[in-house]
Amino acid sequence: MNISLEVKQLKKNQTICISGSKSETNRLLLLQALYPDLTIKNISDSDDSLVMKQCLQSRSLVKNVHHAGTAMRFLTAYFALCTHEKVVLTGSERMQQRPIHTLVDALQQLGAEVTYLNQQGFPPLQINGKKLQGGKVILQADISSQFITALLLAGSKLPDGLEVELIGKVTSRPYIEMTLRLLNQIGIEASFTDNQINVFAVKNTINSEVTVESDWSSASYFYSIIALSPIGTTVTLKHYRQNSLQGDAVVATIYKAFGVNTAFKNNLVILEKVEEPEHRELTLNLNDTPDLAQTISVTCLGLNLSCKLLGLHTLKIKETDRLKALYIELTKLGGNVEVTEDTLTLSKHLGIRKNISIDTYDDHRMAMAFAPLALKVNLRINNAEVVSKSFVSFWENLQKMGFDLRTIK
Ligand SMILES: O=C(O)C1=C[C@@H](OP(=O)(O)O)[C@@H](O)[C@H](O)C1
Ligand SMILES: C=C(OP(=O)(O)O)C(=O)O
Repeated sequence: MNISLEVKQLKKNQTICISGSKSETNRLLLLQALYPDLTIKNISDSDDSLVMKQCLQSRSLVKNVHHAGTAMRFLTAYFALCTHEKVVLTGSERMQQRPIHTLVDALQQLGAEVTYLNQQGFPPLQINGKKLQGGKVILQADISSQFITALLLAGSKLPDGLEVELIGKVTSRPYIEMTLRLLNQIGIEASFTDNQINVFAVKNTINSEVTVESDWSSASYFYSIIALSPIGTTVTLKHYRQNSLQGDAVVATIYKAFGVNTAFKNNLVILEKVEEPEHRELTLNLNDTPDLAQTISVTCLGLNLSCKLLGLHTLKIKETDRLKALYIELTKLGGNVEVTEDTLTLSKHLGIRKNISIDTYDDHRMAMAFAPLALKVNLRINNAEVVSKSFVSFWENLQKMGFDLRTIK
């Protein structure tokens, strides 16, 4: 479905309800498979969470996670370490290009039986589950934090627990911290000091109830909308906490530079455009929060602000090569963009081009990050349905804000 987007009259004080965090949900679904007395509330309705649930519940010998990176990585460790099942774990064409050898090597260090069915180092995988003892693993921490989370979630079920030694600069660290905090919340002991993480074997029954906070990565698109709106525009987002487990909650601090103020009231977060941003180059390191890179670069284009985004080396192994995709689409719109292996630089432009068709490359965040730009120019988004990977009601919510959406050929 290709759509055109236009905003004639923005609704200035809407309330939006965003579904539960997909990162929290997918961790908790895996923990629930290990500890069935765990109750989860405000679960994400995203495709990635749905597929996670289906793969855990189905008796099929071939499990297909489609585009869900978390499901691919978390389930690899789960089937390898916590079951006696023999399964084939596969995913979309893109998933088969996203590396997984770091996690497979770590599992093999523990004695797991995981082999590659196609290209070495990539899904699909043949996993012959074995109940193992646990112990110590060493792995590279600068490729994807999901490998580490996968080991920590499954590690809690091993009789000897798990010690993980991290090599290199840790990427997406807040996602590891989220995992540890969730383990702690449900009564599993774990610690993280320097480059060593320990998860201790569970001795008691786990019988907790956890309420998932709404998704902060999804909230980032409303930050962008408010940043691109006139002073005085507000939006209220439901089911958020000031003390979040999600690293992307830092969007509230980052968007102060774009004139967006954030207020917390009970479980609501209220965003308000309070001033126009100062015109100075913004430098941000997004090594901890890679999923914000697309949102922030489009906001900067919309406000005609220069920015230098650092720490982006993991973007090329996400749903698409996001650095390449951003370069192509921002340039199409008239942006002055430069990208390297791990940075994106945007300089001031002479105007944003109208009626450009944005390609989304099977990447939900390409569609959602570019959509707010319709506040500045009419634009088109190709394959707009990709958003359901993480945010099923995204377009509905944009319509609620006053965005005029039309399906085009
Ligand atoms: O653990 C998680 O839930 C996630 C970790 C991050 O991935 P990397 O660790 O691969 O950067 C993030 O980009 C992804 O959307 C979700
Ligand atoms: C990178 C993402 O997801 P995953 O790696 O889980 O596919 C994302 O949601 O932006």
